[in-house]
Amino acid sequence: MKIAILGKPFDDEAAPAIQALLDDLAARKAEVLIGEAFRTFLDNRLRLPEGTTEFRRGDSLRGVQYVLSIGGDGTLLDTVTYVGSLQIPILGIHTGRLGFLATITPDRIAQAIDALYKGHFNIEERSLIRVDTDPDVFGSLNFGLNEFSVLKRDTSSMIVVHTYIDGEYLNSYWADGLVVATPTGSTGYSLSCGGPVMLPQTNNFIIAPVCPHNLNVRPLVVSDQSVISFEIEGRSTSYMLALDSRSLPVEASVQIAVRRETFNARLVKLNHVNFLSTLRSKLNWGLDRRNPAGIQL
Ligand SMILES: NC(=O)c1ccc[n+]([C@@H]2O[C@H](COP(=O)([O-])OP(=O)(O)OC[C@H]3O[C@@H](n4cnc5c(N)ncnc54)[C@H](O)[C@@H]3O)[C@@H](O)[C@H]2O)c1
Ligand SMILES: Nc1ncnc2c1ncn2[C@@H]1O[C@H](COP(=O)(O)OP(=O)(O)OP(=O)(O)O)[C@@H](O)[C@H]1O
Repeated sequence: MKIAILGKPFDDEAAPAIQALLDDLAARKAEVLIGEAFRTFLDNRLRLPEGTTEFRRGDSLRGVQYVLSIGGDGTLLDTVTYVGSLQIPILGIHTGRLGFLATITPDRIAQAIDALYKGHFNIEERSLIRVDTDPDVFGSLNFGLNEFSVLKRDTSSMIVVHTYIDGEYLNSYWADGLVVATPTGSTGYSLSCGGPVMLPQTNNFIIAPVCPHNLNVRPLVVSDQSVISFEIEGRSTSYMLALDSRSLPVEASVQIAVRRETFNARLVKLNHVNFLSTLRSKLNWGLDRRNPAGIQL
């Protein structure tokens, strides 16, 4: 089996579990490819499977059956950009802090790899958001798993985001910015803006203003079949556009439209974890002490 690994540096505590993973892959005679920066981190720290090769951004991952993402949610968001339209299933291993998207903890790695080899898992299709801009801003990496956002950049003044749905005028948001989130992103930035949590398969976007200076303005749920377009205005001439963890400055004259990407991200889902259990354990919904003992996080 051909397996690619992307990752962020991890601390000493996680090292034995990652070594056990690499040994397991070696014993199974997997063909292992490791992202350049992570390989540099691993070299001289851990023993790699014989014949391990390295890949860089832009190298094709065609033929790879699974991608392991080792780090936190930020690493998983980055991994999605490496996989792109190939839609290779991604298994998120969590050596970080929250791990909302990357759900496999180090003590469950061996079980997860065994499940991969036996086919004992489900694939969760997660929609992506795509942004098209004129002039071009994000190049070929113009899609994200969580959200697209427009944000003020270098003044304390608000910005005005004139927003249209399928060409029809929606509103002009006077705010610090505006977020358009996928169902996956509904538990990220959008949640901090008062947006609702959406289950992964709900085929919608959330349009959520960041600190709107109009108390009547609320986050709005829109079909992901719609095209949402924007014009930006404000005292500054320069703003920030962001897709997940990536952000770039733009001039106010930029034309922006977002829509659902034609391909999805595919996350490997093992039996013991699902979106609902993650809400209870990672967003602490399950910590209500009034719940009867025995109800599981
Ligand atoms: N005020 C905010 O809440 C705020 C501000 C900026 C970015 N973000 C989120 O951070 C994401 C980028 O992640 P990063 O790790 O590169 O940045 P980061 O280092 O700023 O960390 C953001 C935190 O959000 C968590 N997170 C990311 N995606 C999530 C999701 N879908 N559901 C629940 N939690 C999630 C991460 O685990 C991390 O703890 C963005 O896509 C955005 O959703 C949130
Ligand atoms: N050089 C480093 N050495 C040790 N740990 C690191 C280093 N760089 C990143 N990390 C840790 O790796 C983890 C994963 O980073 P990542 O950006 O993927 O996570 P995150 O988006 O903060 O999500 P989460 O909150 O789920 O960890 C983080 O906890 C971060 O502290």
